[in-house]
Amino acid sequence: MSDPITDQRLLYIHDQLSDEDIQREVDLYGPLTDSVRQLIAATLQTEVGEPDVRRAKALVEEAAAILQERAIPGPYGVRWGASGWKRGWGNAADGVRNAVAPPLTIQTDPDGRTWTDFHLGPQYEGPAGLTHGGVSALILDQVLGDCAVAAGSPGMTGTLTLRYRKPTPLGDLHAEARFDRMDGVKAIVKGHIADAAGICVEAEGIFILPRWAREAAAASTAG
Ligand SMILES: CCCCCCCCCC(=O)SCCNC(=O)CCNC(=O)[C@H](O)C(C)(C)COP(=O)(O)OP(=O)(O)OC[C@H]1O[C@@H](n2cnc3c(N)ncnc32)[C@H](O)[C@@H]1OP(=O)(O)O
Repeated sequence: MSDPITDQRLLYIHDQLSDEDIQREVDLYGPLTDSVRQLIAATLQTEVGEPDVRRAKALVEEAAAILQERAIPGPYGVRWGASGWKRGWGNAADGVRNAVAPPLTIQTDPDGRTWTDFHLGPQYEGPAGLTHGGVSALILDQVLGDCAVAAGSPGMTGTLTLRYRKPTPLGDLHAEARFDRMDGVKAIVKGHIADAAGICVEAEGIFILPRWAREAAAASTAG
C-alpha cells in the first residue's frame, strides 16, 4: 500500500479548491509565514536579556502548539485548484507557507527569461556577512527549474553545476535564467545570481521529467 509521505506521486494533489478559497488561504497564511520569518531573523539578532529570551521561547512554543492542534502529517506536496492554480506552498525557495523560503517571487518574460529580485536576510549567512553557497544553489535550482517549466519542459533537477565567481553579499540580489536547449529528454537551462556590481554565481542545470511522468504523459497522449 502506498504511503503519501514516501510516495512522491501521491503528493501531487488536485483538490479542486476555488480561486476565492485559495486567495483566502494566501491572505491568511502569507502574513503568518512573514511573521515567522521575522521571528527567525529576530532569534538570530536579538540582544535582549535572559528573562525576555525565556519569555519569547515560551510564547513561540505556545504558538507552535496552537498550530499543531490540527496539522497534516507530512509534506505539503504540490496542489492544484479547480482553475489550475498551482500551490507548491511547502517549497523551500518560494513556498507561500514556508518561512524558510527567502521568499522568491519568480517572473517569466514573454521571451522565456525567468527572473527574480529578492532579499536575503542574516539567516542566509555562510561566510561572515556573505550568502551561504548552498542558499545560492537553492535559489538557482528554483529559478532555472521554473525556466524549464516556462519553456514547456518541466523536470526534476538531474545535475546543477555552479561556478561561484565572486562572493555573494547578503541583501538585495537578482537571479535569472534562460532556456538553452533540449538534449533528448534533458532540458538545459543557464542562469546566474548578481548583485548591483555584477554576476556572483553562474549556473547550468539539466532538468529531466522522471521516467514515470514521461510514461504517464505518453500513455495519456496515446489514449
Ligand atoms: C515532475 C516535475 C517536478 C518539478 C519540481 C521542481 C522542483 C525544484 C527542483 C528540485 O529541487 S528537484 C530535486 C532534486 N532532484 C532530484 O531529487 C532528482 C533525483 N533524480 C531523479 O529523480 C532521477 O534520477 C531523474 C528524474 C533525474 C532521471 O531519472 P530517469 O529515470 O528519468 O532517467 P533515465 O535513466 O530515463 O535517463 C534519461 C536521460 O537523462 C540522463 N540522466 C539521468 N539522470 C541524470 C542526471 N542526474 N543528470 C544528468 N543526466 C541524467 C540519462 O543519461 C538519459 O540521457 P540520454 O537520454 O541522453 O541517454
